[in-house]
Amino acid sequence: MKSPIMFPATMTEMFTTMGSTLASFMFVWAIIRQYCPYELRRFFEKYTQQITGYFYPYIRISFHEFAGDRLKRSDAYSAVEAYLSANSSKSAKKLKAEMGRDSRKLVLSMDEYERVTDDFRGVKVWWLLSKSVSAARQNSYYPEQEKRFYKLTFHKKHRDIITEKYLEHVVSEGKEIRVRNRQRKLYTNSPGYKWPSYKQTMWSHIVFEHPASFETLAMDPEKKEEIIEDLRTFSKSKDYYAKIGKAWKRGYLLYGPPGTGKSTMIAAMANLLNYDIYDLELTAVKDNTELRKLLIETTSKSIIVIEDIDCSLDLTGQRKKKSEKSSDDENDKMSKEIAKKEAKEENGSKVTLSGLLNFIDGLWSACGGERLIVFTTNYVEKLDPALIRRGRMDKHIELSYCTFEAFKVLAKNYLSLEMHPMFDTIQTLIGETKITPADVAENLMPKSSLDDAEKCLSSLIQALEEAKEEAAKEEAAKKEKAAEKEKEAKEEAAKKEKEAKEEAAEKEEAAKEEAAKKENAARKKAGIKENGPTKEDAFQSQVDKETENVL
Ligand SMILES: Nc1ncnc2c1ncn2[C@@H]1O[C@H](COP(=O)(O)OP(=O)(O)OP(=O)(O)O)[C@@H](O)[C@H]1O
Ligand SMILES: [Mg+2]
Repeated sequence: MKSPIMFPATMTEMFTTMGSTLASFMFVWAIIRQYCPYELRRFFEKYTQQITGYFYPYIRISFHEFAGDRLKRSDAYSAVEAYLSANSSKSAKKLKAEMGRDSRKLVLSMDEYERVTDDFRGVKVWWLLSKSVSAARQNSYYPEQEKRFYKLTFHKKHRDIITEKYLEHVVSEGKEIRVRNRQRKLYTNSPGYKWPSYKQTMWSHIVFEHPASFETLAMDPEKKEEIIEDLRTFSKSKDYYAKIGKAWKRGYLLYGPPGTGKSTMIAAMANLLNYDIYDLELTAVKDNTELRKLLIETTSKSIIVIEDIDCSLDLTGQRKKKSEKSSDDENDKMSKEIAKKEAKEENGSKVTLSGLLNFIDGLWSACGGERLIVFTTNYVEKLDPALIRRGRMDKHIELSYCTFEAFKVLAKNYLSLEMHPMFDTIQTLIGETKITPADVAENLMPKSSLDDAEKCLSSLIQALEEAKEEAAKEEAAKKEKAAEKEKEAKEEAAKKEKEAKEEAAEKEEAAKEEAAKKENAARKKAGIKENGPTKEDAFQSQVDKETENVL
């Protein structure tokens, strides 16, 4: 019979034994973990995973920040990050704030080990941001590395829709968000320095921060709307361009007098479409090959700008060398030769018209895609027709002097005015004068904190009146000059007419004399034949003979 006191003793013993067995097992497991070869452990883990896979109905996809040995961040990871920061960070409870890679704004995204859900066409998926820590390598200088990755989990019955549709949606939307959030750049080709490195790009850049927009651009609303529509359509027409077999690019020619908003419009275009700007300084490009290299290095979603194209190149194919011409006048052989040599060198080392035509419309122009090429000029008539034909410069936009509609935009921008009694006077004056939007803008801008709208408008009216007066004076001077010229021309014509008349009269006189002489001679001849020489003739021939003898 078992004593009742025995039970607790046995229990105690049992627990003690169990405790020590467990401790021994843990100890042994720790030893095994430490000394068991990695391969063996991996083998067990693999099969455990396979077995659980039969019962676990979910699929997981990882997106690692750095795939393989590459130092570059994986594009897929960046796209997922951008997608989640915009879509799911609202639902995440643990967020982290970081400075955007290229921007100055704080970007919120889910923190590590945070899990968020997303819904796609009624299918629920889970995203988790996790990290794995790789141990520092032996004898390595590098500390242990953290490798972050996103893990997407979804039910296996949704495999098709997730792998085919959802992932495509995440990547394309993520890329778009990245483009939207990125800090745009203003590039220029820098001729000054050349690094020996093969990675050296031919463009240098700064952050593009021009605040111009189409709302603040003063021009006729209809024309503005048409341009905006044209640009938007272009940016969405990837498939269309592919369908019609054309490179996805569009050329714009902006022309008009100085200060009418050509450069401002380029900035507005970049801001509207979220494009970078490549401001190409043609005079700094060595030759056509360099021009091509520059083109290749531009990225898509960009505007390539060549400002004042008429000044960059003589687009008839030859360069102007006026200074050399003046030395020609001096008839100095040496300087002439030097000038010739220089001209030759310059022609040989710089971009030609055909190089430029190929740049815009040649085979290489298709690389990259989604690009606008914009030329600006003050003198459109100076340009070679081949350069601005449709296909190269598809849309020609004239930016001209300020109209009343354009003035209203500026008044709204600068003075926050939509209507004012002084507008009527301005409307009449603007219709009668040529004033650039730049001048209007300058007058509308308050010069001190005490300046109010009225003061600015009166300053504009004054400027308009002055411009009108100036124009009237110019017109009068022109007319005077024209009248003078006309008078001179008339005088010249009268003089010529008089001279011509005199000449004709002289000719007539000479002809008459000649005719009389001939008649006389003929008569004389006829007289001799009929009557023999007359007394006078005999006397005259006697005198002639005597004179001959004396001589
Ligand atoms: N249409 C406009 N709308 C708003 N602002 C304008 C407009 N035109 C000119 N301005 C103002 O005038 C200034 C000069 O304009 P901008 O540099 O765009 O002229 P431009 O046509 O490029 O002249 P240029 O031919 O000399 O290069 C800008 O700072 C801008 O503020
Ligand atoms: Mg300009």
